[in-house]
Amino acid sequence: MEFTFALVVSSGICLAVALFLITATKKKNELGARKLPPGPPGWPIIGNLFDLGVMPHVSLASLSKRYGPVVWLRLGAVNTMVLSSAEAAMDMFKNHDLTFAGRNITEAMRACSYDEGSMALGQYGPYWRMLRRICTTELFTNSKINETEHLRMKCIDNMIRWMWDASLEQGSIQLSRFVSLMSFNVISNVMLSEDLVDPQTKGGDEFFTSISRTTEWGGKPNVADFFPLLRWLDPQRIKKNMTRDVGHALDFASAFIKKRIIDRKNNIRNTKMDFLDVMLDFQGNQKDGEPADISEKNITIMILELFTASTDTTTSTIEWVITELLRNPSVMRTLQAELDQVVGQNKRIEEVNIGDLHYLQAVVKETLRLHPPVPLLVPHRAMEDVIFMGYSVPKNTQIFLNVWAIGRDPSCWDDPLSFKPERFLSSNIDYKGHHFQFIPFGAGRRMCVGLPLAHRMLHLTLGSLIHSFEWALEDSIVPENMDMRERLGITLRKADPLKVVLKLRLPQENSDAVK
Ligand code: HEM
Repeated sequence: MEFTFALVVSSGICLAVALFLITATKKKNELGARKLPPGPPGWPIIGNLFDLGVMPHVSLASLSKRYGPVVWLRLGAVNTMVLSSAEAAMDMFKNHDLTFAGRNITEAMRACSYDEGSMALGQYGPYWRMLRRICTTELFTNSKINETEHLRMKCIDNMIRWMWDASLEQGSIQLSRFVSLMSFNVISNVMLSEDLVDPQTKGGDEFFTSISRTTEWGGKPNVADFFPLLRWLDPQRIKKNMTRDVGHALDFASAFIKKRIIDRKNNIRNTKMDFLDVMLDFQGNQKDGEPADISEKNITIMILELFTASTDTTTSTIEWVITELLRNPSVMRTLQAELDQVVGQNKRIEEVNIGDLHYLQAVVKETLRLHPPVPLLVPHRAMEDVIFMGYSVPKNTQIFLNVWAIGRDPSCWDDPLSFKPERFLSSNIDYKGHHFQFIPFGAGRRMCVGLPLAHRMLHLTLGSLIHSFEWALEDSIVPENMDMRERLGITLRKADPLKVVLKLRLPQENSDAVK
């Protein structure tokens, strides 16, 4: 009896091992037998680095016209796959989302071990899942976001007042400066219950500047990322500068955390829990590698991360919306008419109005289609060898998904280069990650976690700006010759910052903020 049992168990084990070996060999053969995606030939050592050009999203879009929607590049030592069609995006997110959920970490992001506490750069695993869960269950739920509407309104009112004061003083103003201060304050209110910056005082200005600098360094192409042997040399001094600026920003944010910890010990608490309270109270379940809590340093990194992830993206989108509206005066008029009708001429827009502002929603979508702030998404990484669309893709391949190219693809969009918000009025396409021809926030597991907040901020800010002001360009500029060049750093910004001349649109009740 015992012998029979042993025989059955050992045969079972042998069968399982044999099956495993057969499957593993088959997979290996499949991977070995199939080829890499097509791509331009590379130079020795540097590979295809020159193919990236100054505007990688544009150069890669041209390469995809020549080689197809899946292109293979060797960037120094980094294998890279570029996807440039809605079908390729769908395959990636529907069939390989987990495999491609890794991140490629750049040298700049290793400064001060930033990457180890970061969610955007964190590798897929228990720590990342925990951060993501806190964000989706504690910070970016509809009810939590509703609770902070008054903070967004306050920050937007301040912005409108600052803009008006500055335009009375200077004539024309640089829009992006005011929008980035506003979005910085929205995040500081949600996270730390404080305004950190205003155009006059120095207070949080150094923090704001350090964070802006970190995004500059983070967006610079760095040869050390392509040649690991050069890492210790840091030839462009990017990591050195990044270490200085991230270090400064971390010190600043850390002072808030220390003060809050002392206040809580002395039983001084906010009436409403902000994000810092949530992080300090958080207790992990310690299952599957999840830690018991989040260290003080990692809370600080998370705070910096939400500032960086939101400020530039929101500012870039709003600057491009206003740019497109100034180039397309009839769209501006239709939008103003919608706001007058839905919100009322003498009333302030509130978030409850957003659902009824269909044309405003279409304008935002059309802008994100043509000017996605993160045109190649945050680069993903294949966590294992995989067969993708018939090609063999080795583990650790970096993935660029060119959402900029997909947004301009004539096989997805009629007259793709024209700004026509109307195209979204008669369609149900949105940016929630299900329509792969339009994914400015990404899709799948690594999709933008701040989307629900970004949606509110974009519509409330734009609605308020357009309802409050009449907009014009500086005297020397006409819509036809506006400079539409782009500049790619961490986000895709307008190369020549937009300057505008303002007039109050509704000088009476609606100008509460301006008084
Ligand atoms: C116009 C506004 C915004 C746009 C277009 C945008 C877009 C994106 C994109 C494309 C990604 C990468 C997705 C991927 O790699 O597949 C991303 C990631 C992320 N975004 Fe946003 N974002 C915006 C606003 C915000 C805001 C307001 C926040 C938070 C306050 C935020 C927080 C994040 C974070 C933390 C990640 C990393 C997610 C992860 O790796 O798990 N974003 N965003």
